[in-house]
Amino acid sequence: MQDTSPVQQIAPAKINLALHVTGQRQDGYHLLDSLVVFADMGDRLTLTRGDGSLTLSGPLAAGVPTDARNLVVKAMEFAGLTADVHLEKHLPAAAGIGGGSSDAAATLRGLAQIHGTDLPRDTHRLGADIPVCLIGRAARMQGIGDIVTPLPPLPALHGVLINPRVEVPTPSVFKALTRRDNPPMPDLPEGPDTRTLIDWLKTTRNDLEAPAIAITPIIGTVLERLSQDPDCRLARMSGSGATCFGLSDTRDAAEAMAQRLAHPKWWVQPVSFR
Ligand SMILES: C[C@](O)(CO)[C@H](O)COP(=O)(O)OP(=O)(O)OC[C@H]1O[C@@H](n2ccc(N)nc2=O)[C@H](O)[C@@H]1O
Ligand SMILES: Nc1ncnc2c1ncn2[C@@H]1O[C@H](COP(=O)(O)OP(=O)(O)OP(=O)(O)O)[C@@H](O)[C@H]1O
Repeated sequence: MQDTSPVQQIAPAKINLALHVTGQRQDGYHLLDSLVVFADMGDRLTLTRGDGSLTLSGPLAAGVPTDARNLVVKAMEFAGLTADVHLEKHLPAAAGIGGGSSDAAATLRGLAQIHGTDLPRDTHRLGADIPVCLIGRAARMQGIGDIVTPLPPLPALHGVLINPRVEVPTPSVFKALTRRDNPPMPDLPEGPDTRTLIDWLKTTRNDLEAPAIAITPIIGTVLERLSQDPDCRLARMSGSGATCFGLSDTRDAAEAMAQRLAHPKWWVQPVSFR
């Protein structure tokens, strides 16, 4: 008998701990060098055999489309397979943490599981963040997002994510870059402890931070608030924004930081990374 039990997938938040823009291709896409990690929280997907219906729930479901614009639906089209999907939204969209891309990757994983197929190839054509989101753990992302190298597990890393609830369109941030030929990331330290990793991160950048702040100045305010917190070891923006992260020494420190930085209009989340 055919197995019809539902398949659960988590779509964790993606964080670019470092994001260097090192060039631009003829077709306009930018060359990247990025250290990507994933949080211990994200959206939740339940897939069952079906024709491709999509339903939504969760604290951040408002305003998310359920039609062909949704990356879950685009992922089904890309794979040429369907399932009925229920998506519980916990991540903000257009926020630099893969709110849509991680859902698409989770859909591809779930479809492969339900139909007993391999994952599709060339998934960067669905979105530059999809290949790394398919891996879902610490990796180096290069090329335009199509070259992904999984890394040995990183040391314990904790922090706070803050999104000021302003959507930032990725294309406008890339367009606002003033330099596109920046140096790549320095060599990653081998087997670092938490402190060594954070010290190394201080020598890296997010090249999209300045153009994002120019378009959405509140990102600057978020980074300032994070940097001023006594437990914050490094404050930086993820992806093309507007979500920023502040790294701490311990999970307890991350929880304390999240409490101090609570803001009625902001999404503030303590997390651990992997
Ligand atoms: C900024 C990052 O989040 C970093 O991880 C990603 O590079 C963006 O990933 P994404 O949202 O999946 O990006 P896509 O949906 O493929 O592209 C959105 C737009 O971002 C710009 N884009 C994206 C990726 C890239 N390497 N160069 C670009 O210039 C292009 O204008 C593109 O039209
Ligand atoms: N599954 C989804 N969840 C949230 N938003 C979605 C989803 N699918 C499509 N969208 C729509 O697409 C836009 C987000 O697309 P985008 O590719 O920027 O997603 P993202 O992965 O959250 O982005 P980012 O690159 O900023 O991390 C939003 O404006 C939203 O309305």
